[in-house]
Amino acid sequence: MATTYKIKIAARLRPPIPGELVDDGVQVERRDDGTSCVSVPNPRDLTQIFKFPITSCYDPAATQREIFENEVRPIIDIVYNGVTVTVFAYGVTSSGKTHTMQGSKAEPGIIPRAVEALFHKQSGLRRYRSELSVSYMEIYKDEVYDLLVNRENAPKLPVRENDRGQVFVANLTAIPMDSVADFEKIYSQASKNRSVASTNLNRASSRSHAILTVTVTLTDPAENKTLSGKLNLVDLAGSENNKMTGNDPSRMAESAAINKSLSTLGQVVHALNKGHSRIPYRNSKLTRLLQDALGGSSVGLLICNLAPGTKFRQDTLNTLNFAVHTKNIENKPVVNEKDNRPVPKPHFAALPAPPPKLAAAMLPISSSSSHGGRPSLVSAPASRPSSSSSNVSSRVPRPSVGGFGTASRLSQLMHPPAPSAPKTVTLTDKEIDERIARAVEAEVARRLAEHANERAREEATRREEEVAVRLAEELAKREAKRKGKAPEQHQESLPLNTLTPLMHRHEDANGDELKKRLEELEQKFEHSSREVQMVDVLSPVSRKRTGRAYVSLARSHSEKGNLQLALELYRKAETYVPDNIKLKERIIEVERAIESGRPFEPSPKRSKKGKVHKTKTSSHSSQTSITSNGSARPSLKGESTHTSLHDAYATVDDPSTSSRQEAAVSSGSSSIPLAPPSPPQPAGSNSPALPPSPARATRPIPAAAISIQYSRYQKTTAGSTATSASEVEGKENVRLDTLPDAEAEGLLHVGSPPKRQIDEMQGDVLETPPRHKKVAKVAPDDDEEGAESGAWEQWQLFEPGKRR
Ligand SMILES: Nc1ncnc2c1ncn2[C@@H]1O[C@H](COP(=O)(O)OP(=O)(O)OP(=O)(O)O)[C@@H](O)[C@H]1O
Repeated sequence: MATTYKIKIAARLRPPIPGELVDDGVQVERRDDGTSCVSVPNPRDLTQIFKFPITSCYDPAATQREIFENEVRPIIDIVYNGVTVTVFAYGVTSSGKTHTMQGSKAEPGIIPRAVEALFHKQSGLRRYRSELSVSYMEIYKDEVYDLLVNRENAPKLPVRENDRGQVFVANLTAIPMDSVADFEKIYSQASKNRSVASTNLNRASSRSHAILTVTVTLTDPAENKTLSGKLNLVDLAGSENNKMTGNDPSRMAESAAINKSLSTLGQVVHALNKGHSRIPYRNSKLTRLLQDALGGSSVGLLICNLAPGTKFRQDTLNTLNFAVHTKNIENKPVVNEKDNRPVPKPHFAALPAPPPKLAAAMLPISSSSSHGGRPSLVSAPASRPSSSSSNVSSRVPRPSVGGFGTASRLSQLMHPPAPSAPKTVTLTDKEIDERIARAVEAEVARRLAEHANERAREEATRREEEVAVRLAEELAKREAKRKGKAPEQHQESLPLNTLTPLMHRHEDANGDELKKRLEELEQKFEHSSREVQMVDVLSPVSRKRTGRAYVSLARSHSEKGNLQLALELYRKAETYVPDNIKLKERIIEVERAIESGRPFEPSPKRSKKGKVHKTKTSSHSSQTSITSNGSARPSLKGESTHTSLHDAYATVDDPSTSSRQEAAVSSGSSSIPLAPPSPPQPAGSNSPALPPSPARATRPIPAAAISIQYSRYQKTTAGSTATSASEVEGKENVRLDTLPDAEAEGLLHVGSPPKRQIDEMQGDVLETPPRHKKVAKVAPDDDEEGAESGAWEQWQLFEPGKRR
């Protein structure tokens, strides 16, 4: 936290000047406790006395020396610590401001005494090389003029602000001084350039605000650092009452400008006292240039000059009110230090080096680089941008001013101050904020970089996973393709997403490594317990189809008499449908046949209690089909009417003959082919019964087989296995996409019933999206046929837009 420094207030009551009415309207009171105050009668009630307690009050007897020694000299040392000090005199016209600041030869004021003190201080310096320079300007009618140049040649100087917020007067002359004598010559001539006019109240009334700046530049050769302190000595123009001053029109304009600037000064003080966020510094050149002294980074001293007498009573009250408000203003003085050593540009995130020793040893108050705090009152040569620390080198020579012995040393500053690379001694709030901001920036940059790397890693991982997914999908497609073409050559690939967890464990692998790894795993997968693993990854439907394919293959080999191979194929089929009891019986039968060396004759199927339904048989030669709802219907002409028991089983066992699609009833010698049991029709449905497939109704099937078929059909339609009757019935005509996934798993989309029927007869199960809706897929039952057919499919004609 930077140390704050309140503006010091002093009040000086001048003695009556010749011809002035003497009264006791304004009094300075000194108390025994050392405090003092200024008492002023209330102009509206003279019995009422206003008392303004001010620490430093000087009565008319106070001397110039006394005021300087008490108020100014103590802060001269601060200037040598690289701090800006501003002393300004404020008061009504003819109150003695100029007398206090400038004085006379007999009674030199603060300015000459201060400069003399500065030189005196300089002479005592041993360690540092020091330089003093002076600049002098006036603000006349709100324009800035250089008082160190010929008045006729003096242009209006612009007030500017550099990138560090420092206000300066461009092109203001700064003249180096080697001695008090140099200053006296410069100052005496410059004072002649100041606008002065005679008024009723003051023979030599200042018509402008004058600001004299002495810049002290200290260079430490050992450290190669520069301190730049300034002493701003401001003689303000006095507020004027035009009635009292008797100003003519030209003076009136001056007076208006003076009063306006002083009014702005009062507004600035008021805003500072109220803590306003916006201080109207820019409303006048005066306040803009005093910005550093009012709430800025300089040490301030305000000397309130008071004129005695009743006629100045109101002005005195105004001045004292201004003083009371100003004394509450807090400045935050900073040390203006410049490190001249060439240093590598630090990383923006790096914090500045520790405070240098130079000013820290000299100044107890807080300090700052030239970056911090308010800018100096006027442009300071020492703070000018330069590769050199010398003020002289930064100046541009100006034409000599007539009458000055130091004319050859006149120069003009042509360039505004620019950033240097100062080092701080201690930290101001602003510097702390800046450092925090830099640290935050660095941290944000670090985190952004970290996040970017993380995103890159995530993106790489995501791409690898996509590759893995695509590979897995491709493998799954190939697997499905192989299955569809040649079940006996079934080569299982890794199913989709099987390797995804592996990919997470190999996030660092690149695409090629990933692919290679996948292929290795695929090979490994294919060559070790392939079927067992496939069972784990295939869906129930796929398992049944695969099992059915093996059964079909086994069947063909058993018919050829190759029982050993048939047995192996049946066992493979069992892998996929391990719960199929019929298949287990078939395996036992084949094993026994192999062991006995007898030809294989499959045992007839058993009817299951409660599942065998009496099939309707025709006692005559007419052919009857069992419809999906169990009713008989006439069979189609041309269907086969004879088959053996073995053939009947063959029809049942062999998926190629699609036992789902037909069953034949044979009774005695007569064999009545049956149409395949049609899927059950929903109650009230007008859907036609499925026509039998002529191609499939070529094999006669014994009655026992019919019973089995029909019982399976009944079981399917009754939902006696995995899907309950109520579930199946309750889901009729329910849109698939409205069902939960688990339930949807048991439903298949099918084509329109007739085409579906025909396609199934041809052994081609449709997987295409339906125009009509769903079929309840029933889980495999204990029948061997469940492995073949994947169970009966129950279809329902779904009319779009018609929902239950
Ligand atoms: N302390 C003092 N002792 C003796 N004479 C003084 C003192 N103060 C002021 N005076 C005299 O009073 C007159 C007016 O003083 P001065 O010019 O300094 O007033 P000012 O405030 O600067 O007026 P303005 O604002 O018009 O310039 C001068 O003649 C000055 O010599």
